[in-house]
Amino acid sequence: MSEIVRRIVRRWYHPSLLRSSGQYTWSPALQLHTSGTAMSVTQKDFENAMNQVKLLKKDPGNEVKLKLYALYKQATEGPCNIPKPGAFDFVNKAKWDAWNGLGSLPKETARQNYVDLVSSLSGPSSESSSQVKPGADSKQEGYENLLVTSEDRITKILLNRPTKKNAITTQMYHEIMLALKAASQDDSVLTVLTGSGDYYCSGNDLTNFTDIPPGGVEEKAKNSSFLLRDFVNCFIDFPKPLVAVVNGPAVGISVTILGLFDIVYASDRATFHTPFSHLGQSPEGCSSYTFPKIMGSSKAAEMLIFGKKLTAGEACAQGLVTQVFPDSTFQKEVWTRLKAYSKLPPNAMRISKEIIRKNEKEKLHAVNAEECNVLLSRWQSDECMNAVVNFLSRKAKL
Ligand SMILES: CCCCC/C=C/C(=O)SCCNC(=O)CCNC(=O)[C@H](O)C(C)(C)COP(=O)(O)OP(=O)(O)OC[C@H]1O[C@@H](n2cnc3c(N)ncnc32)[C@H](O)[C@@H]1OP(=O)(O)O
Repeated sequence: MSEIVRRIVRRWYHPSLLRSSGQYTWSPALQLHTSGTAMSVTQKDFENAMNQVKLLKKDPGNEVKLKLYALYKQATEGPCNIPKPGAFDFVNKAKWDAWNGLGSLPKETARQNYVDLVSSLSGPSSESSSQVKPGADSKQEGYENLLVTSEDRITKILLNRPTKKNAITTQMYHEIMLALKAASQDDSVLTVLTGSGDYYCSGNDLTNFTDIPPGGVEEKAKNSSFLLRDFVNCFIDFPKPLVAVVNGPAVGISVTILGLFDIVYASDRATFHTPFSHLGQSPEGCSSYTFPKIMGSSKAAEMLIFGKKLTAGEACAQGLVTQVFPDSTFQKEVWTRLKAYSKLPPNAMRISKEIIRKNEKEKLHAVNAEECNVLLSRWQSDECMNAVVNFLSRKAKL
């Protein structure tokens, strides 16, 4: 977050502004009692979470405050429904961006995400811990754009960059690898990857391509190729059952690695898009091997060569997705199911996964290495550079 936004949010947090009761004023606790819109079973949790926010000992930081604000508005009022403030109305613009960034995220999901976020902020030593239900999330520190929590023997890795549709930055690749390594060694039995906000993930952050090292584009491409190889290897080698909870649209690498997961649950809002040719790139995440195997070569070609976007239903029919759930009950149904699975004997699950995957591992590593090698030259091609420039100059979107 830029210094200007930091200053803005600091000012915006000043108590005198809270009293000014403008439309954008940050005051979730006050608004709770007047809104009355969140009536589902999670209303109580939602109220508790808002109380916990008031009791936080440590300032959670401006970025988190913006996320809390946006989730609160989305949970109580739905998608952003107010005009975009002018460019110089910095305070309201920052808040509008955060809220608007949640897109059409359903109220129920926003409520759930709000509760999750607050719960992750309220460590066991916080004053509010007495209000946290037993077994509530314990947050793992050290991640900037992930929220990693453990509860009910499930480690959840939440991509937490909703205003950028959870696009994966270079730092996030490293953070995800670290989180997977930690999850492989902790006492959880299942690991879940999911997204915050209205998207699951919009794939590789295209601004990664703008950070060119002294060795130029070639060095950049080499570094990216190594990074990608290591990243995908972590998924190939992950020893515990790995579940993707695809809460919204998925793009690029977030789709291709799904072939390396054990279960993929999707909201009916989710879509699956691998526009590699549009981007002058080529498949990764072992999808050049797993997709034809999962769905047959012609369906795989439609996705990987022609960039056909699949609905959740189509992805399920083609075997990429395990089951689709209505968005309104997605979180509830999926987490109930996963909690039940997490009670199964962990060693049996681990060994079953090992025996299912074992014969493929060597092949997957070879495919991964080859895909990264092909991308090494793709990333230096004019086709790829033009596609990135077009996106960055806002000439092209998917
Ligand atoms: C080193 C490893 C390399 C691995 C190789 C991986 C390959 C891939 O993953 S290829 C796929 C790359 N992804 C894309 O091409 C998606 C690009 N994004 C879009 O086309 C659109 O943003 C969208 C369709 C995903 C969403 O459109 P919309 O709902 O209209 O929302 P906005 O475009 O306004 O997005 C909000 C905000 O987020 C930024 N953003 C979204 N996706 C990305 C991204 N992939 N990279 C960088 N930034 C992204 C977008 O720019 C907006 O930012 P602001 O303008 O600052 O608000």
